[in-house]
Amino acid sequence: MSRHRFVRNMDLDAEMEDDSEQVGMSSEEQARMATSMPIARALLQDVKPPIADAAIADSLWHYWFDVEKAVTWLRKDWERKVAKVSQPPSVRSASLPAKSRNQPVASSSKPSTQPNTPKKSSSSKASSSGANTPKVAASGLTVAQQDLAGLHLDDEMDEAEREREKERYKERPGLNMKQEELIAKVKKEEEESGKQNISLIVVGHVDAGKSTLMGRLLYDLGELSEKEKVSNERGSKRVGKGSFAFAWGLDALGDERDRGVTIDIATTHFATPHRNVTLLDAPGHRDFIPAMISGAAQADVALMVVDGSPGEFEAGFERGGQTREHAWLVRSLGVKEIVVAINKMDLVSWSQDRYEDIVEALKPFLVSAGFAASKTTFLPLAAMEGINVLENNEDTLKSWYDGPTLIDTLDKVEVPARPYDSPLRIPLSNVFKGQTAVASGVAVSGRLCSGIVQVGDRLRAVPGDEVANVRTIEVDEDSAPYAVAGQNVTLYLSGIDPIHLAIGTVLCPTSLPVRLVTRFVAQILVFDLQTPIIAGTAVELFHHSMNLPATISKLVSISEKGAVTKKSPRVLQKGMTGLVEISLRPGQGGGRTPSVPLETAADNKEMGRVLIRRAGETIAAGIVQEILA
Ligand SMILES: Nc1nc2c(ncn2[C@@H]2O[C@H](COP(=O)(O)OP(=O)(O)OP(=O)(O)O)[C@@H](O)[C@H]2O)c(=O)[nH]1
Repeated sequence: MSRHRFVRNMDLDAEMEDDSEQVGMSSEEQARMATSMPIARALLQDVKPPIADAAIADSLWHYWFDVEKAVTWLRKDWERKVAKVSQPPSVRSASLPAKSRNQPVASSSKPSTQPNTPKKSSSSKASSSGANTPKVAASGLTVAQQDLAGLHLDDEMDEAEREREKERYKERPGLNMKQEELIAKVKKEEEESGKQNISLIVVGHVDAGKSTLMGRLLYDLGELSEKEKVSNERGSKRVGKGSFAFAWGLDALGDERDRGVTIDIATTHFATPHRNVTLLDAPGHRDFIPAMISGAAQADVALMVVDGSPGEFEAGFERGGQTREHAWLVRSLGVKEIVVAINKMDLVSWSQDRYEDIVEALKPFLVSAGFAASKTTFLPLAAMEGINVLENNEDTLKSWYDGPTLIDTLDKVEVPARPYDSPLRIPLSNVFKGQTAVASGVAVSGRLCSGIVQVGDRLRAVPGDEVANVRTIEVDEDSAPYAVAGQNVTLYLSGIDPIHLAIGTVLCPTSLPVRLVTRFVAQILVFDLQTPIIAGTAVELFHHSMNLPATISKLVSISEKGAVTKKSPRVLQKGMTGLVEISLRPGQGGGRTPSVPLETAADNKEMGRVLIRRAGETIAAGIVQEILA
């Protein structure tokens, strides 16, 4: 599993510079350290002699508070030490893991204008958290020596592992093909392989079982090992959330584990016989809808998980529940197909009546949200026990259900036509400092909305005039010579300072950059809101992973079934469709009016979709009709 907001290996020079800066841990980092430490300690309580807090803190920092990774590394290190007990102590005995690819630079849950590189060595950071890491460790090594050692100069990685890593991150030479030849090649390869790429967003009300379902699916597919499952189970029990076992497969961040909710989009990959699936696990919690928007903007298909247990479906479906808002959001962001997993059917004894009642309640709603009946599939299942996930082995269910399993359904979802021929557009969902075995420097990730990119291409970053060279392309965590529309990629760039890149920046061909817009006309669909929209309503405009302050400056018209029914209306209310003018405005601190890289939906579907939120609530979704300024 990868989370695209993570940096790959650390850069040696930057590490050493960072160490000299001696900047303290931020309060957020301190809080994360404070919550992760006791969990890590509890998970390591069987290790004798006990591992020092300083070493735990170092590992947590190194793995950016990913408790599981930190603990796994500490255990491995401990095992190595036990094995080598008769040998002289190694310089790495108190050092960090050799190959972390886990240091975040920019958080993707909220767009930031600038990457936010951790500035200090792990040890000094840890000490400010109260974890009490000494500047000179018990081993007698200085912090710098420890960090140096941690940068695997004295690595104990075995040769085979080293070779595998090298191969995986090998800088592939560019094919240097003409655009049209490359497109023809891609299409031919797709036809021959019979496998197509899709991005799947998992949505649903909080605690519906999204992460459990995905954890179960990954486990049954062999993507999550028994060891990981057991370690998840053990960790879950220690923090008092015993039944969250599978959920931990995806809810991997420390904060998430502590709170038991998913707070950011995690991505991972799995394959069905005919689909390579990029899985986006969206948070169900109301507070994290912006992160979900970022994920949904990258998805082709939605898997909506609803809780079938008594009273819970109703709670998620009523006003205030997230089932409706999520369905609206994903549809508004261009997702046409939805698979509805009615989960926790074990809690209603696999009742056919309960299942049918839920389907009957959801069907008309999903049609009203814009999902065609032919693009909507319902499935009864139990994520926890894995029933009807890969196979249906529950007798009661078999007695009344002979439909497809989840995996069969995913294997058949329709892959949207990809705009390979349109100019390249990659809105960035993350920017980070990266270093693979051969490429280092600026790394960015995002989904190709359109076009194609090859190693060696020169790309323009909009906003700005800067141009970057594509050094390495990573697709599904493997390096590739090119990537095409519909794929989620990580690019390693050279020739550009990361200061010119931010979440929301769009990478384009140098000759065909996307336009920066401050005022446009959009056709919007108004969601379930209490206070109607009037001219002058201040809103937040969401476009891919970017969000900016804006005003609905003019209500142009209301339409029904494509025909204008009223011009210059005074208000737009729930359920209405209308044309509005939207103007960006300076934020609360004043300053310059921001601009957004945008296109009309007619020119580029994915670049022409926006969402409008007000006071933490999504009030409308729109497609850009005309650019005014
Ligand atoms: N009985 C039963 N419980 C389940 C099933 N699936 C999930 N659960 C439980 O439901 C609770 C919530 O599961 P999660 O997978 O964390 O839910 P989520 O939708 O990912 O939640 P957020 O990340 O908070 O949005 C956990 O206690 C699970 O063990 C199921 O099939 N049957």
